Amino acid sequence: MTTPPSDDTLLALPKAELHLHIEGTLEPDLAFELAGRNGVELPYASVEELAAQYDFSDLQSFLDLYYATMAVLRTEDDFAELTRRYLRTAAAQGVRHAELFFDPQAHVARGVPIEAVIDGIGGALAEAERDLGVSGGLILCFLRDQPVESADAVLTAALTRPERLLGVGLDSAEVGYPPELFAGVFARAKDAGLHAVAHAGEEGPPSYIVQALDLLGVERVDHGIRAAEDPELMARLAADGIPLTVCPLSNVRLRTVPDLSAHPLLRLDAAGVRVTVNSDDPAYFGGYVGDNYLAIRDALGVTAEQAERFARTSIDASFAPTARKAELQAAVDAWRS
Ligand SMILES: Nc1ncnc2[nH]cnc12
Ligand SMILES: [Zn+2]
Repeated sequence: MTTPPSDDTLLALPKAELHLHIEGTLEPDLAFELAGRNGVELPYASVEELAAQYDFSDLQSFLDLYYATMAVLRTEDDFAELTRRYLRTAAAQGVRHAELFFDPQAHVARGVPIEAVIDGIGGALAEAERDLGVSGGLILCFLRDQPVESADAVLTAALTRPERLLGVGLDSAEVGYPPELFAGVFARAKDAGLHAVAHAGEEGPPSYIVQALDLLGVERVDHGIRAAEDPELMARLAADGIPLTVCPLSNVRLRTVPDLSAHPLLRLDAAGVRVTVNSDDPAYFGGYVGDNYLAIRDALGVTAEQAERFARTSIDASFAPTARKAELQAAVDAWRS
């Protein structure tokens, strides 16, 4: 019997976060602060009343609150402050590289210029690189429940600010919005030199994972946990080395798994699938990435060796330059000894 790794050991483990919606890091206290500053009315009387809404029945029930609350984000400074706070917390939990999803269509629809969104988040990333030693970039997510023309328009706008843009992704309500709808806009993003990822197999069927691979050409699958229902698909993911960005606490809160002890993470890992551990929307789901590592240790008995493998995979599966990946793997070597 090996002793379980301590909290400090897991939090200190150098890791990359590859599945994090920056809007999902909006904690209730900052939401109220920004609402006051920007004259936006939240339909809740207090921080406590807002936090009391965080009891979700499925993905859509979460998304309704997520989009409503992000309405407080209006200025470049708001996005910078949000990102600064996330990166500080993440750094304290061992994150050394972070690839941040953002949902520009939701902000542009409220009249926020995409430049304010990208420059705010990008500015905070540049600061974190300098002050915290955390590298990173942005992944523009298309909202799959919005028309594809809107995705096309936001890609065109974002390509005027390509500096910190690593890639494109696909998120929001999954069932009924298969990846195939977005093949054209993904092809255009890849032609522009961007990486591609997509949420698939969170609530949607394993066939959406297959579509994301075959029709969007994704390099990583976000969530992807429903691959565990399909042995042939697991074998394909393992053979092709396709990483999954798994978010254990999110899956419990959105009821895609009944509880953490039933989570397929270790079944996927045992089938040879490259899994990484991430937080998704930590302000809403009860924990940042380090908290996810602690939770899978407690519920699934994840060992130090397994945690190290997940962290190494997160670094290797990131879109960081090769030299940066080597630096981060060396940091894991140092953690180990
Ligand atoms: N878990 C999730 N799934 C799909 N879209 C999202 N947007 C923010 N979080 C999401
Ligand atoms: Zn997500």
